Amino acid sequence: MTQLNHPVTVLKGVGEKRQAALQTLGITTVGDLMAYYPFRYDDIQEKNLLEIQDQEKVVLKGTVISDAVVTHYGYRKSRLVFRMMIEQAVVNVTFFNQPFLKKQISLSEDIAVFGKWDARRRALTGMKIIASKEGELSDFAPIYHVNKHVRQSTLVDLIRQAFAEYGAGIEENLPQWLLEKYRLMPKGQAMFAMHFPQTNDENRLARRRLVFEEFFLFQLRMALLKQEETATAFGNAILYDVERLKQFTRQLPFELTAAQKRVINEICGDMRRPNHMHRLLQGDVGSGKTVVAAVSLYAAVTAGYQGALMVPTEILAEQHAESLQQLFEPFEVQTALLTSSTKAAEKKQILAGLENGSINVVVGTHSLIQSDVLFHRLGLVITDEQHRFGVNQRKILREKGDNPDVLFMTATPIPRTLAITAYGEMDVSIIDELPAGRIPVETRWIRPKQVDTVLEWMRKELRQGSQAYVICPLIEESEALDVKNATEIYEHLRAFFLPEFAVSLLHGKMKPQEKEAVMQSFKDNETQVLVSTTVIEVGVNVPNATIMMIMDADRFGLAQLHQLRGRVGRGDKASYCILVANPKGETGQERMTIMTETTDGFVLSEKDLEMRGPGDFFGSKQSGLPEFRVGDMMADAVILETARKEAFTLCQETNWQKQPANRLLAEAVASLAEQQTYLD
Ligand SMILES: Nc1ncnc2c1ncn2[C@@H]1O[C@H](COP(=O)(O)OP(=O)(O)OP(=O)(O)O)[C@@H](O)[C@H]1O
Repeated sequence: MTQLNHPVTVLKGVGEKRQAALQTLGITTVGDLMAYYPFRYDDIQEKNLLEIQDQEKVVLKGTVISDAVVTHYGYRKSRLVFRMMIEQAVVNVTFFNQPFLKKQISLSEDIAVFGKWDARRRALTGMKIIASKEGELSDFAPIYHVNKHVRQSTLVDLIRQAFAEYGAGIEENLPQWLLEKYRLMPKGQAMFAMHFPQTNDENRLARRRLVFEEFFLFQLRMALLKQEETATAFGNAILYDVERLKQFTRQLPFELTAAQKRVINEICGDMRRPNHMHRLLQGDVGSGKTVVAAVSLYAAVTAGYQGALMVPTEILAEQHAESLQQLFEPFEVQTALLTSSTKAAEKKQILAGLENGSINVVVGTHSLIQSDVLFHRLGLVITDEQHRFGVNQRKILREKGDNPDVLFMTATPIPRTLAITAYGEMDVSIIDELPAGRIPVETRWIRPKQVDTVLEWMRKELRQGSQAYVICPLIEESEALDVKNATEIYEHLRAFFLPEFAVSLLHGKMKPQEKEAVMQSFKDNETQVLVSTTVIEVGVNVPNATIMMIMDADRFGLAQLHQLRGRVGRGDKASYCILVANPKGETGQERMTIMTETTDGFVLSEKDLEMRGPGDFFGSKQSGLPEFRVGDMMADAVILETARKEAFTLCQETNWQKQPANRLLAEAVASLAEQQTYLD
């Protein structure tokens, strides 16, 4: 055990009570204390008193020139007064109701006080003593997150003590060549300078070093995971029939885009290799991922394997099953649909077919990962909308059959900084091109009072043979309210459009069969207007629908709005997206404006990330994003890229973990693996 692992009780002044107090901040060892970095610094550079505004909060630094005098008054009230000399000026300092500060104020010593400036009286109402001992008065005072159990000054004292006594025990865990290549500050020095920097620059360099280390270790872990995932020992070489595959793509109703061809080649390359595929396919809405999935599944079938496509909702499962069936029919591929509403007798047949191999491709929801689903020879698993599946569900699916290759598809373009962190262990393919002939969806932002005018316009469009979606927001707090809201809008639209056009309603509380029936009648153009909550957000494909109206659009995030908008503009007709919103806040207004300015999912994703931050980007706790201690994925994106590059290069070296220079590095990565169970 290194000394840094000693409990905090080895420090002077830490008994059981303080130990418990520190524990509330997550600090148990001396090392934890040293790595408990400040979240900001008070800049206490000298200021010209004449420049300070009245009532401005400042830190003043000077020499104590009078004893501190405490006077009590009223009920338990007190006033502590002393004078300090700043440059040539004398300033009165008063603290109210903090008589205990007296012992920190000694005649002739330097002191720095944070407080509110009274310009007329040239006096400071003190709020806090920042530093009072000699040697502590650098220009930056660290400010830590503390709570009612631990005080700033206690923490500073303990951290100083920890460094004084145990600082020498901090071992360098990055190899020398890396330190030299990127001029990184040695670890011990950097940790110290995070707390007590002398200059701004020193602090910047210290932080840079620690951010690099944090990202580098994380990416090494990713590189190792990737090696494990793709290890030859676990995979199948799916030797598909190139000729049959070519025939298949030739009969598609359209020419594949260059981007589709490229990603199909990447996927097929993975399948052919005996290594295990672990790939993420990103494509903007409507970029044609489904057909890429179809070609890949067909490839597996020509090699004598089965394929599975797993999606998050029944509506999507139905839709995909239907389009695959159409594509596969002339090629004698047996396709089945398995969801929780599949009838018992049919389910029995499907299960038998999967087990004896007579069914080649199965599409389904979570039902696919139930333990009674056995495969004859499962070679490829594709999951759609990957971040909606729990990590464990994906794992169960991967372990079905004989370690199938796995392809994850997502329609939310994930900005690179996030992708290399959240999915850092995967290969990534990107479809960055839409099929030719698509007319960009025209987006308008209107106020609620304009709705009726827009409905008049909508009626004219419907007369041309179009169909429309009207989306009501999900009211998270209350599903009942949600349905009520949707129902009201539905009634309003019915009153408006009947009898000329049929209006239907879809919401999350309906039974699967009901939803299916509503969807089907919309697809068949029996209903022209579909009022829905966000259940249709992902993947629904009804090319004849050209109008998307989103109520209270400011309640949605950019990525979600983009997904919804992606339900139209899927054919060759001009399409429209109407955002109905009256946003109060600036961000809401900004979101609406951006939506009207761009239809590029990658641009919107970057914006979304910028506006919401990495934590909320995926909008759920399943995001798999780690919490970094010092690093900030966005602000430190350049360091992140560099660290990733170096980590993946190092990982290519055989036995790098065994080299003496990398011993500590290997240990650090191993302990990281223990903490990051979310990756399992
Ligand atoms: N290369 C192509 N040329 C013309 N049309 C295409 C092409 N590829 C796909 N399509 C058509 O574009 C539409 C959208 O394709 P698909 O449903 O696969 O998109 P997607 O990427 O899954 O989008 P989303 O994530 O929005 O569901 C479909 O109607 C599909 O038939």
